[in-house]
Amino acid sequence: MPYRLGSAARAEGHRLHVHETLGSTNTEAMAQARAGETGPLWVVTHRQEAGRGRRGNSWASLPGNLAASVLWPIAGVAPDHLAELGFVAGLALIEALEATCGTLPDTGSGSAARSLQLKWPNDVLLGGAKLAGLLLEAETLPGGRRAAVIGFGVNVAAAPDGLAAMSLAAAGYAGGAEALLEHLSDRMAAQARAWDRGRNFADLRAAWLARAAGLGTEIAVRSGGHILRGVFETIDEGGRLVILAPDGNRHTVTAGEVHFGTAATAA
Ligand SMILES: O=C(O)CCCC[C@@H]1SC[C@@H]2NC(=O)N[C@@H]21
Repeated sequence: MPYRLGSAARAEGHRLHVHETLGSTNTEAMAQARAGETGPLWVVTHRQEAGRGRRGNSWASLPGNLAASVLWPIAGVAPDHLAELGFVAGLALIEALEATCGTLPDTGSGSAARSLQLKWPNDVLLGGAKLAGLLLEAETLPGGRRAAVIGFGVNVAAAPDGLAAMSLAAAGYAGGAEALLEHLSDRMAAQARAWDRGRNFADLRAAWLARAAGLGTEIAVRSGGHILRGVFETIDEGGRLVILAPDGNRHTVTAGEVHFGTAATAA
């Protein structure tokens, strides 16, 4: 089955470039922006050879997994609302996963849909293990125009060995990544419309919190060389993680890596 976009995305003017092999779909989408593209433009590859993750990590895209990026138009988005696009994308992805795999066997905590959760800032977990990661990158282009690219890496067919990772196939999904892209492009169009360039993050925040992993539990967050421990209270109106420390102080975290549980070392 070839990759294609969903009908709602196509109706809203989204376009798709499909490659056999690329280094990184995020890099290619940003290159398209530098060449004058404004988006929404989806870039997908069957084989990604130099996938990038957050915090400078590499991302292994095994055969059959989804490696896709979208160049998203951000004209009219105030710079302090840009990070919200990651939450738009996370919600779109979890909804797309539910639409694609709604019939997955129960993985232990109720329906498959319920065992899909969002991990701050924007990973997707399945049964508590990492199923997908998102990489949001923004750049000011020559001439002053800003561009944003969101990359989606989803373990559809296989998860890398040795990591606490999960694949859709291991959970019983027998389909391909193509169906997921169709749903994802449609859900991204719908969630972005609801977000309204940051004018309506409140609804999105509520929807995100309803699916948040570890809310109200002990976590450790590694951020800027520090480790913060406490209870994951909420995300604030800017999408920052709010943690209540044992001394009663509240901390907000803009970027970091979350580990769950009281024994979390965040090492
Ligand atoms: O969890 C993370 O660290 C984010 C991983 C993001 C990986 C995707 S795969 C498609 C896109 N292209 C990249 O080079 N990275 C993202």
